[in-house]
Amino acid sequence: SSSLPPGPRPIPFVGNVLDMLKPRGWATYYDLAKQYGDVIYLSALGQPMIILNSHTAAVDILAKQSAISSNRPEFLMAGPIAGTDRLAPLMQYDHPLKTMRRHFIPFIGTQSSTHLWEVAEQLTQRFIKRLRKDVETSDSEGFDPRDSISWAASAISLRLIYGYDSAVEDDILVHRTRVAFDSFLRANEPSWTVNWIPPLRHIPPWFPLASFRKIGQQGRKTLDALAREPLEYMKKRMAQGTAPESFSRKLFEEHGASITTEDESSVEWASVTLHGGMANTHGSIVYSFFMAMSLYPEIQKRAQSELDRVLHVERLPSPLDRRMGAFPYINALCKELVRWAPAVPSGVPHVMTETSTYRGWTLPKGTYIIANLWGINRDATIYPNPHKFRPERFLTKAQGGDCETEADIPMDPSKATFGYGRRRCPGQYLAELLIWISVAMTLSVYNIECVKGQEPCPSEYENWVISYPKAFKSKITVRSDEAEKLVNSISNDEPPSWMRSPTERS
Ligand code: HEM
Repeated sequence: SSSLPPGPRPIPFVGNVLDMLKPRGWATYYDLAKQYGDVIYLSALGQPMIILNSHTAAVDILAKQSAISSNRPEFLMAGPIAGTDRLAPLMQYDHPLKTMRRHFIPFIGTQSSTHLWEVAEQLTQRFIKRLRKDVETSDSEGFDPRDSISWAASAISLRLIYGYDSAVEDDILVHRTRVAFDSFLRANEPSWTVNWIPPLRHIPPWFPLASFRKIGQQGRKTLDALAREPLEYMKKRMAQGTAPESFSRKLFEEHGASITTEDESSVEWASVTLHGGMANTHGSIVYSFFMAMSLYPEIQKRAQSELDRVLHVERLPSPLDRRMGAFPYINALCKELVRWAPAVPSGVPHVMTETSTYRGWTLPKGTYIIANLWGINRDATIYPNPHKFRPERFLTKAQGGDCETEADIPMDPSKATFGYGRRRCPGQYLAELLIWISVAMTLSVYNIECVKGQEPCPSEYENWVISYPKAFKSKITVRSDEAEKLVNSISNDEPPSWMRSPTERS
């Protein structure tokens, strides 16, 4: 109908399903926006979808109309079949989700949580040390840093959420996190035929299109195990009186000894939600950071000279340096990373629970609302030359950047990258802390270069909800003898005081 937002002409029956399923949907939407404007209507097999390609439209619909735009679409494969709808990002905006989000806030929802600092700092140091081993064993062909990055992301998260101390090599829970994550991503691809043709759900297992059943069941099993096992570990230590502080211990304590099975299940899913949310996004953005540094050597140099001026390669940077504002260029680099490589490029879809209107168009009830976070971050009216990685766009001329005055500094990209409205990411402050410490520590001791002839391509990302650069290798070297000394001085086994259980502390 003419009152719907503009969009490409649907192909009869299949609608725009073909556009939807193209790789890197976010880039497709970005191109469509040039043709049709910032609010685009698509339909896939009769399912209406609206894509928002500007910050203004996303705020207007997802924040200002959040009373009716905060639910999630239900996909058969991700939900009833693979069971990922027990995690917060896929839950409906009802009482259980609101309770979960309330639990998250005191733990990760403030900027001043210094207990997070210590863990972030110590485990990032271990990441730096683990990378040293990769450097040692790699040849002139370089190596793919993804394993070490995934290790760090999981290890930080397992510690904060469960008080679990991951082994540097072959840790079973780190391994389980990766396997469960892979099947989560797979189950959450919208392109499963069963999502679009629901009666397929009932076909027998031997039928050619029935592979979704096996894959979904396998996914459910790995997710259940990941939800259960680290919590069992925490409970056992709690019973022994040796559980270090953690998110899950805190929730258990709040419930007290008379915790019901229902409450226990909600602790289990709140915990694994945070674990998954943290482990996967942090891994993505740090991997993108390695890519950006190998593609932009002059930016890397500038960041390193800022670090050296203050630290003189005598110590590693710490969250306190961040608090003190010691490194404006590193801050700008982190902002640019959050803009250039948003880990959840097409956001998590919302759905309209009532029919509404916007700029005179109808937004029908049941329409999926997709905020193209990647596209909003590449809005050339806010960020000129948007595909270029350029921290200088967030600095004034006096700081060696592009802007005449502070007032000219463009919108902080975290406003888009962490989503909109009532479902906005509750992990933003923790995420920003982890990004900063990883960036600052890595650059203070390592040089990152491309492997000649194998330069990573910044537009090549896996087409998943949480997206990763396609696998690439980097040539990573220790910057100097002083840097080498710093890396060698990192201890692998000393737990931070915060991690010691009350009995161990006394
Ligand atoms: C760079 C890192 C991260 C990025 C880019 C990111 C991005 C996002 C986005 C776009 C959403 C969906 C918002 C919406 O629906 O409009 C989201 C939801 C969520 N994120 Fe993050 N996130 C990051 C890190 C984290 C961390 C570290 C945690 C946990 C410690 C976390 C936990 C969550 C949770 C629980 C939700 C679901 C909220 C809900 O559906 O109500 N995220 N995130």
